[in-house]
This record gives sequence, C-alpha cells and structure tokens, in this order.
Amino acid sequence: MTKTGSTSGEFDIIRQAFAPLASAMPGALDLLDDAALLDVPAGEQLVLTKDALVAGVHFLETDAPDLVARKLLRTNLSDLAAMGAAPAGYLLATAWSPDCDDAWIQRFADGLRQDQEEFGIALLGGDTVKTPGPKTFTLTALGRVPRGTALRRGGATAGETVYVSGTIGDGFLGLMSLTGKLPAGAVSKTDAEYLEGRYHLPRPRLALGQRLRNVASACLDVSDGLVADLGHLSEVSGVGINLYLDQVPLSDAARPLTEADPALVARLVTGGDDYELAFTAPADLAGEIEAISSELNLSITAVGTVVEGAGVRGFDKSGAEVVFDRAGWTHF
Ligand SMILES: Nc1ncnc2c1ncn2[C@@H]1O[C@H](COP(=O)(O)OP(=O)(O)O)[C@@H](O)[C@H]1O
Ligand SMILES: Cc1ncc(C[n+]2csc(CCOP(=O)(O)OP(=O)(O)O)c2C)c(N)n1
Ligand SMILES: [Mg+2]
Ligand SMILES: [Mg+2]
Ligand SMILES: [Mg+2]
Repeated sequence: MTKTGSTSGEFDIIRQAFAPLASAMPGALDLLDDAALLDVPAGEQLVLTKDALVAGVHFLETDAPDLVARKLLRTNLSDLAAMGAAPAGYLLATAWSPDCDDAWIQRFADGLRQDQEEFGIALLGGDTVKTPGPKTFTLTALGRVPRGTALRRGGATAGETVYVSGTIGDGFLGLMSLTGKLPAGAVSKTDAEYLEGRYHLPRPRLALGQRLRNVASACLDVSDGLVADLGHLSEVSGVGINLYLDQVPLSDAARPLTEADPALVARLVTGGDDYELAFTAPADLAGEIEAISSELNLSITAVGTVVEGAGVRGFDKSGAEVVFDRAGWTHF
C-alpha cells in the first residue's frame, strides 16, 4: 500500500514547521514543554478569543494552504480588534486530513510566518492531530488592553450613530466569484481578483479597534453578516438599530454589480466574511470619527442610528423597510 499524505511524524512536524514560529516568544519554551508561560503586565488585561476554520464551511478545499492559515489568524485578530486589543500571541490546533502532505503543512506554516511578521505576533503552543474528516483549524488569539478599556458589544444607547469600517460585501462576492456564481462577464478580471482576495485575506482592523477605546460606545466585528452582527450588538445593548442600506459602503468592484442588480445589496449586508468593525458612538463625536478615519487612512461610514426598541430594521433610499430573508450566516 502506498502511503499518502505526510511522511513526517507528528513531532517532526511540530519541530520543523511550528517550533520556528514560536522562537520569538520565550514563554513558548520552544514548544518543548506541556504548556506556555505568559506574563501579563500590571495594569493590563488579557483578551482571549478562539475561532475555527473548517474546509467546505469557512474555506474552499482548493484554497492554497498559506491563504487558509492567514485567514485563520486574521479572523481571530479581527475579534481582538473588535475588543480594542493589541495582539500578544496565539495557540494553534490543527486537524490535518489524509491528503495533507509535508509540503501542504509547510506552506500552511509559511503563511503563518508571513502574517506573524505583518501583525507582530508569534506562536505560543497548540496541538497536532489527524482527522479522517475535513481539514479543521482552530486558533486561540491572545491580546492585551489597558485594564477596563476593552470595547464591548453592550454600550450602545438610543440617539447614537452606527458606523462601519471599510467596505461591506466584498468577501461574499469573492466567494461567489471563486465558485462561479457571478454572472459571466459581470466583473473584470482585476475586480474578481480583488473580491477573491477579500474573501481569502480579511484585513483585521487592529489599529482602528485600539483607537476606538474610550471613543466607541459598543463595537464588534462583522463575520456573520452586517445585519446579523448589528443584531448581536443591539441585543446585548438592549436597543434597536435602523440601518440605511443606501449608505452601506461598497467597493468599486462591488458597485457595478449592485447597480446591475439593486436587490443584491440585501445579500451583501447579510453575506458575512467581511471582518470589518461595526461600532456606535455619540453623534457629537462625528468629527472625532472623521479624524480617526483620516489618521488611519481607512474609510469609516455612518450607516445607521441607534433607536429605542429591539432588532435591526433595514431601510432603502425611499425610506421603505427592507425585509431580509435571513440576517446572516448561522451554523445550525
Ligand atoms: N463552544 C463555545 N464555548 C464557549 N464559548 C463559546 C463557544 N462558541 C462561542 N462562544 C462564545 O460566544 C460568543 C459568540 O460567539 P461567536 O458568534 O462565535 O462570536 P464571534 O463572531 O466574535 O467569533 C463569543 O463570546 C464566544 O467566545
Ligand atoms: C466555502 C465557504 N462557504 C461559505 C462561507 C460563508 N461563511 C461560512 S461561516 C461564515 C460566518 C463566519 O464564521 P463563524 O464560524 O460564524 O465565525 P465567527 O462568527 O465565530 O467569527 C460565513 C459567512 C465561507 N466563508 N466559505
Ligand atoms: Mg466565533
Ligand atoms: Mg467577532
Ligand atoms: Mg459567526
């Protein structure tokens, strides 16, 4: 019987592919002990988050291993951004499917190395297993905030403005493009590449999250879909949100598609895979938000208002309410 997949042993993989990613972290103990050690500076709090990526659910089986690894790290960094935290380190659990050979695993590790450098973070430890099922990767990201300053989902009050960073719907359209679901010729090759890039590589808004400490009244990142995630924020805050669909920021690549098919906007605000920040702030901080946007060279757009009540209501340009088939992605 010919052996497929990785020809290295479990500990060879840890030594060769993953220990180098931990070398900058003394507390990782070169991945030779049972667990890592981490000091928390006085006056700070640790922020901890975990997200999993499963082949066929969060990424495509055909996606390149380095892109899968980087998306895994970035979706978790997006949760740190949502809390206003600075990245401190991460733990990684990998369940390799039978078809993952040594080269696949090394390219996955290379992707992590690339993003570790970009985001100034390193590996603290993890676990390595094989699975007869789809590839499954889980990452726990650790971040730091000055004690008591973490952004939360629960602080929005009626009268405030709802903002979103960047553009919405690109990741969803990128997935549609990758799976051949966009009408033929609907986007140029350059636009398709941009949208697919947004699906593969979210841009965790870490600088924005940290800058919003003591500014935003509530914040979260948009993973399930803008409507669904604003729904989470509204529920925890005990308020309602009016979302104005014509104000939702779209990229130059997405806009021609919504011009051709205006009904698509409702799918872009419920599609997910955005990894932008949505947050609320008092109306008198509008100037401050504008200054932050210029400072960070990142668009921040007012998309709605916080109202008394419950739930998210969408309105089109004419003021008519738009009812969504579903608010966003759910796993069950
Ligand atoms: N299996 C689980 N065990 C413990 N906490 C969980 C689990 N799944 C989700 N959570 C927590 O529930 C909250 C909502 O989860 P989720 O929708 O995944 O948030 P996010 O979109 O920010 O990742 C988060 O605080 C998360 O840490
Ligand atoms: C192949 C594939 N199909 C569908 C999607 C769409 N999708 C899957 S899970 C998800 C929501 C985000 O994932 P989740 O596990 O809920 O992350 P969290 O909200 O915890 O950050 C979306 C939009 C995708 N990213 N890839
Ligand atoms: Mg999650
Ligand atoms: Mg989140
Ligand atoms: Mg989710």
